[in-house]
Amino acid sequence: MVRPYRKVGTEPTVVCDELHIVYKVYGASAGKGSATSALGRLMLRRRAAGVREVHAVRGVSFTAYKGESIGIIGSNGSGKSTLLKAIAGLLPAERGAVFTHGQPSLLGVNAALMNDLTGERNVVLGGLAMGMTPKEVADRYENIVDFSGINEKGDFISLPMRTYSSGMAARLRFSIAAAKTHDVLMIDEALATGDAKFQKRSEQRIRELREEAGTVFLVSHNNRSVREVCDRVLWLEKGKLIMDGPTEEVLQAYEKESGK
Ligand SMILES: Nc1ncnc2c1ncn2[C@@H]1O[C@H](COP(=O)(O)OP(=O)(O)OP(=O)(O)O)[C@@H](O)[C@H]1O
Repeated sequence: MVRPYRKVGTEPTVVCDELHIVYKVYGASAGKGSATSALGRLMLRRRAAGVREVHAVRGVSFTAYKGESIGIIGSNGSGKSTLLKAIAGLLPAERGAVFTHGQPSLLGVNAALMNDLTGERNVVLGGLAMGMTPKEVADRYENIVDFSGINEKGDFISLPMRTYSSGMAARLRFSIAAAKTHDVLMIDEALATGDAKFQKRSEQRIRELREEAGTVFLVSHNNRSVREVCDRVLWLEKGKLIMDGPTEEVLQAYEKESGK
């Protein structure tokens, strides 16, 4: 039984109520798509084979408040990224619901930037896509590029993004997203691909964003980053919320369980 963790007197930004997310995977069973097997199914009046369901989030409930920075931890496949996508409104709930205050922004390692466009164009388009005015983008451009450190080793910002290493691309994505104040900012492992110096810088920026804005969610396997940035942690396993509470308390229980 998860003890509800509640801060009294602050404004809620995200409410997750008994949320269930189920993926439907079509054509999952190899060899079941042949005409012979389809005919066999028709004769026996069975449902189409090859649709598999993955119940990724199972009855998760919590309330996030303004000013909180919440880590989401758990082993591989425990449902962390799925939960973030559901909060961002990118996945429909099978049962239960998510309510959010303001527009949640999901900053993932796979956040969509255009690979064939230069870093420079992506900064501009990314800024506009987040709702900045052209003037705001122009004013913040230098800061975004400096923060990303893309140009530290030469003029990379004028090259297409496909020429960037995965770490460089992740840094640029983070820098663009971090240039704006968000109601609810969700970060999926963005820090994992940056080097140590960039990690420190982004941890600092996340703390500032939390103070300026609403709520920050951080999915991470890096317990050190979670300790640096988060004041509260949700621990998921097999889609269920195992624990929800202050960072140190939850991480200690997690480390004991996972032997990390
Ligand atoms: N697009 C998808 N279609 C079907 N199943 C999926 C899809 N994405 C994730 N899953 C499944 O949902 C479950 C939860 O996955 P999810 O990516 O949310 O886990 P995670 O905790 O973020 O994992 P990791 O730490 O490895 O990134 C896993 O069983 C995974 O196989």
